[in-house]
Amino acid sequence: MTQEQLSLSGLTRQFGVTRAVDDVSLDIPAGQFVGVIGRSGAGKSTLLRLINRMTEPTSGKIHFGGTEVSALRGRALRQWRRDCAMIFQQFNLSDRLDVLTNVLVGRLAEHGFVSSMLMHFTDAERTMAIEALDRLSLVPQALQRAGTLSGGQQQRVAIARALVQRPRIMLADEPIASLDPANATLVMDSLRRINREDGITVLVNLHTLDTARAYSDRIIAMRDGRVFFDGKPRQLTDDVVRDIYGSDAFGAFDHDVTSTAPRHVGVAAYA
Ligand SMILES: Nc1ncnc2c1ncn2[C@@H]1O[C@H](COP(=O)(O)OP(=O)(O)OP(=O)(O)O)[C@@H](O)[C@H]1O
Repeated sequence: MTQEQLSLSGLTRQFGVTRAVDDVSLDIPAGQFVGVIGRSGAGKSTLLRLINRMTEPTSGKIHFGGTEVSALRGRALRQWRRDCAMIFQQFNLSDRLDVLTNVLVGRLAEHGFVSSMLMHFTDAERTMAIEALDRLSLVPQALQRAGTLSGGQQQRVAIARALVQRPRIMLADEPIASLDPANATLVMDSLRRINREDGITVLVNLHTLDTARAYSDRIIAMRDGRVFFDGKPRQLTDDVVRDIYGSDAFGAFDHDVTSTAPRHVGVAAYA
């Protein structure tokens, strides 16, 4: 095992009789860009939430390098959550705070209770936040209220906030599902650039197959909580796609939002 490999072994999460994630075993090397696809309810969100320990596994283990993540408690668990930045579909920004402060919120986990309450940040942290905004081309908006930005800009603020956490893994749960095509492309390009430049492992849940194909080193398709396909985008044949999405196939291609993503001819035939 390489030092920073993420490994899931027999990972299972049951809700009542539903096995949302069912005996999933995966090795994800450091720096990989992984697209997770599958129809609604396949277990994609639960898988990401298990990895950052927002959801507890019913059974199975998670390792990162030499650490058993699934056994972490207390301070070590909080550190792990810092190591795994999470990006959500709905951005989760404070609309009334300015963009810079929203980014600085990514540093709060490093602060004690009082300095968190007072939102006191050091000059070094402000510099870090401006640098993160610069990477997302958002410096001109730094002092604007987050709520006044477009959805795509807000999602890039959320990525900047994740960056200042200095994460080792980025988990993105449907990050472009609410965005128009141009903004979706900017957000996916940003995730990809950070992945390449910083070597941060990225796992991103996507509804749109062509986006997954265009950006991912590896695609994992889930079906009924299990890994149904695991391979390179070019290995994802039309027959596999049909099996993944079943009668939901139309839904998978309805809202392909990344305008620059090359359309796959076979898949376009379904749409
Ligand atoms: N907290 C919960 N309590 C009960 N059942 C849950 C809970 N979270 C998820 N489930 C169930 O687990 C299964 C997998 O859900 P999950 O949200 O992980 O799927 P998904 O692939 O992310 O779907 P979507 O694309 O619609 O978000 C579903 O049947 C869902 O209803």
